[in-house]
Amino acid sequence: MIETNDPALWRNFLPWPDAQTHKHTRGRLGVVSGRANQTGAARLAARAGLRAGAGLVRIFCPPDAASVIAPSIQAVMLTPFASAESLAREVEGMDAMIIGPAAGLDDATIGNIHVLAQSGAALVIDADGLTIFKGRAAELFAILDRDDILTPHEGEFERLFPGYLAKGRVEAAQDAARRAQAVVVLKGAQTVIASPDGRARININDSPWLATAGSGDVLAGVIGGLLAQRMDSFDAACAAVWMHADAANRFGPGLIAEDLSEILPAVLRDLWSAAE
Ligand SMILES: NC(=O)C1=CN([C@@H]2O[C@H](COP(=O)(O)OP(=O)(O)OC[C@H]3O[C@@H](n4cnc5c(N)ncnc54)[C@H](OP(=O)(O)O)[C@@H]3O)[C@@H](O)[C@H]2O)[C@@H](O)CC1
Ligand SMILES: Nc1ncnc2c1ncn2[C@@H]1O[C@H](COP(=O)(O)OP(=O)(O)O)[C@@H](O)[C@H]1O
Repeated sequence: MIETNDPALWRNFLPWPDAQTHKHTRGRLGVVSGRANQTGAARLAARAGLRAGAGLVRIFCPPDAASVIAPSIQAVMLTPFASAESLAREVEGMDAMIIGPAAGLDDATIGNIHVLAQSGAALVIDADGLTIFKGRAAELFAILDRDDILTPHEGEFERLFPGYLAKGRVEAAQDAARRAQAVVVLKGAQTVIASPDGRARININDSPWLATAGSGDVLAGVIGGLLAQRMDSFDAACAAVWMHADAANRFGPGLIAEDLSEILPAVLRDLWSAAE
């Protein structure tokens, strides 16, 4: 029997600031951007991470993207990097890193994932960060830690775990988490969250209004924001999936990805009021 994802399971583990908190202790989140014409996804994720409570969020971008991103951010910070080696130096001290949303399907993304896996930050790997390992998934699984999180939609899932979906989404996600030795979030109507230790939950508040470009980038950001605050990876993934869907349900018709981060404060406020 699989557990239903419900706030009662993780509400009391959500991270809240107190009088001793400052932005660095609250949690540092980094997001790797794609090149100049592919920066929107990283910006969506970064804003969502900040809204989810990361104290400090920084986008790391290829040099050609800096002049595109800089005018469109305020609280989010920006650091250009020219190579995987320079990314390795720049991400020192980050608690969590997101890579994949519009990262680019090229060797640079593979090299960047390798250095992030060595960085000590908990990773959220999404989109191109998953697709690029099609046919070479073992290479990715070998560098993941158990607190890292993969967030595939079904297309991306099939690229990394070919044939698994034939068993059904729940068993497929559980097998995938065991194979990857990382948390797997299999997105879609009724998102399944599975941990390498065998825990699994199915989400039932998913919203069809989420079928809009960039909503997955926002989910990666919410997960990253909670991870940066050192929430357990499986609980962070469960909480983020539920909160993301709740935000979409509150907004309803006309929702675009940009709206989600703006609704998140209301979602958080209700969870905060209900926390024991
Ligand atoms: N604002 C921005 O900057 C944004 C940038 N973005 C970035 O753009 C890049 C490319 O993104 P993408 O969406 O085109 O690539 P991908 O998802 O691989 O689709 C390729 C094929 O997979 C299939 N497919 C099967 N199941 C599927 C499913 N459940 N959901 C979706 N697709 C599914 C489907 O095939 P079909 O079903 O049509 O045969 C589809 O044609 C990537 O870097 C991403 O991060 C986006 O995040 C949007 C906002
Ligand atoms: N029909 C649907 N019902 C519920 N949730 C959906 C539906 N379609 C998409 N979603 C959700 O929307 C998000 C889409 O993510 P993704 O496919 O990665 O989009 P993008 O790459 O454009 O950001 C996921 O959280 C997924 O669970």
